[in-house]
Amino acid sequence: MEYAVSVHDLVKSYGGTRAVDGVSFDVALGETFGLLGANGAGKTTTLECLLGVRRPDAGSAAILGMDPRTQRKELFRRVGVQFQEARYQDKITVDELCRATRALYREADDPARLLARFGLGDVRAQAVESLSGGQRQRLFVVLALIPRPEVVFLDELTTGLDVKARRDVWKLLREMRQQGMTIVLTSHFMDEVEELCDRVAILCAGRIVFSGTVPEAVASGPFGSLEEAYLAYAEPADAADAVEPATPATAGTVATPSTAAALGTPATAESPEGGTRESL
Ligand SMILES: Nc1ncnc2c1ncn2[C@@H]1O[C@H](COP(=O)(O)OP(=O)(O)OP(=O)(O)O)[C@@H](O)[C@H]1O
Repeated sequence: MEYAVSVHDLVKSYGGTRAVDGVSFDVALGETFGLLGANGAGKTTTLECLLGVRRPDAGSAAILGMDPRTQRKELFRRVGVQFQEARYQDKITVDELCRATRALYREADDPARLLARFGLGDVRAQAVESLSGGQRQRLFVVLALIPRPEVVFLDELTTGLDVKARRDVWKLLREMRQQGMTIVLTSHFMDEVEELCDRVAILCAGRIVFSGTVPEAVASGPFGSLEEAYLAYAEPADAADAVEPATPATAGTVATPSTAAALGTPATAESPEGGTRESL
């Protein structure tokens, strides 16, 4: 089976902090996949290693069967990326940023069409820095979609958005999924994850402690909701009163929260690369 994304035994340390500690997962074509975990669990580092902007210490990653480090050019024609901290020039306008992004690709989508679809047609001449948080997030989705990607990576896309703006973004993501796009997202909002994700992986201290569907996560223990399941897996130290989930017989893959708590962040040799992130 060809996967949109395959990650195997990925390891990445920053000095003495093992941010990603043997992470493996696959994402099927057309799937919406959520990478979940508390602050510092290793989500962004995993995505960055996967996308080839950070060099992993060990392990491998492939997107659409391509190596993100050696087939970078070909890969970024087919992949869209939105990071938490998108960088752009001071004073640049929405139109200018879209045109500059479009110029990087041979077969790009029409930015004006995308801006209109995302309700940004009226702010094209405005400076990006003058946009509201919701407008800016939608612009970042537009930028990620300009290359007409087959796979799109969205890192905490709806953080900071009001309820209406979040719902608008969800609607757009559902449309993208219906068109067959593979979506890999990180999020701290479990309602969003329930709404959007076909499957999730929960990271704790750099390791995957659960992977499966949302119903499988809820059914993996005495949980009334995804949020309860998530907290037991992702915040095991705070879930002293929570009951450990049972290993599901047929679905989902679980490392118990108590195991995850014991994993900690073992010290490792300093990574030669440290904290340097390469640009895309
Ligand atoms: N450039 C860096 N230099 C040193 N340590 C880093 C760097 N980036 C991340 N870390 C550390 O690596 C660990 C994982 O961080 P990462 O940003 O991948 O987590 P995250 O799950 O994306 O968190 P958040 O939800 O807060 O974005 C944390 O302990 C973090 O402090």
